[in-house]
Amino acid sequence: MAFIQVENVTKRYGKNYILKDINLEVNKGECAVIIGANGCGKTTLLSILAGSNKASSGKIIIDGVNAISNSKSFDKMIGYIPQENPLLEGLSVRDNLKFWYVGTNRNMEEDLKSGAPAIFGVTKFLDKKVEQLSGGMKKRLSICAALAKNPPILILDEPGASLDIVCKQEIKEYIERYMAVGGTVILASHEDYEINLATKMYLLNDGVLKEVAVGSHNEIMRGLAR
Ligand SMILES: Nc1ncnc2c1ncn2[C@@H]1O[C@H](COP(=O)(O)OP(=O)(O)OP(=O)(O)O)[C@@H](O)[C@H]1O
Repeated sequence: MAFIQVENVTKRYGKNYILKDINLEVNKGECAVIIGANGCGKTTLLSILAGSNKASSGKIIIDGVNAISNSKSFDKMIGYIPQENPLLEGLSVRDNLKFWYVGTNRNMEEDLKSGAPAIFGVTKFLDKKVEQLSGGMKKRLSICAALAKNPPILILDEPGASLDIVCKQEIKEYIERYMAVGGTVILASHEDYEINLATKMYLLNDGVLKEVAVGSHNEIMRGLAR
């Protein structure tokens, strides 16, 4: 069995099926990239895989445990970086980090010296309030928040959207290093530089997920646009 095994996941709002019998397998050290047109259901799928949205039916088995019936698995195993930042806007960066480090076995002060907050440059604005940060700074902090518990799986929803090239590159390099030490990644993206991280690729179209060849995304998306 794969490290992450998704079986027949569906999602419907009323009679409207957004996701139909989704099957997906991802192993340690792999990066599964999900491509598809705007509105095809990528965010819905990732939020379900991260445990922040409920499937209508199906199984999500993570390291042998069905996370849908053991929701603590999602918390323990997954760092989720949604499109909209999950930060507490009125609090400082330091207090936001403290919030995310509570209950983890990580030492925040150590990470401020050499962990993700140091790597992503978040330590330069620890005393600023989140509401005073730029979009890029908030994204960096959101990533550090998701990484606070040192999760074995990262789920990222278009992480580089609207960021500058330096920040995009930093995120890409971090993901590469994370995969190299066995981290597992599921990523939705429209951007080549992120899609190129894929070790496997899936197309979501009309609620149906299909595995496609790595590197075939431009051709596929041109086909969908016709
Ligand atoms: N709470 C909801 N109630 C009803 N429909 C919803 C709800 N959330 C999402 N949808 C619908 O589900 C579909 C998929 O939306 P989703 O945000 O998952 O797409 P996406 O592929 O991530 O889009 P994009 O690439 O633009 O980010 C859309 O038609 C959307 O209107």
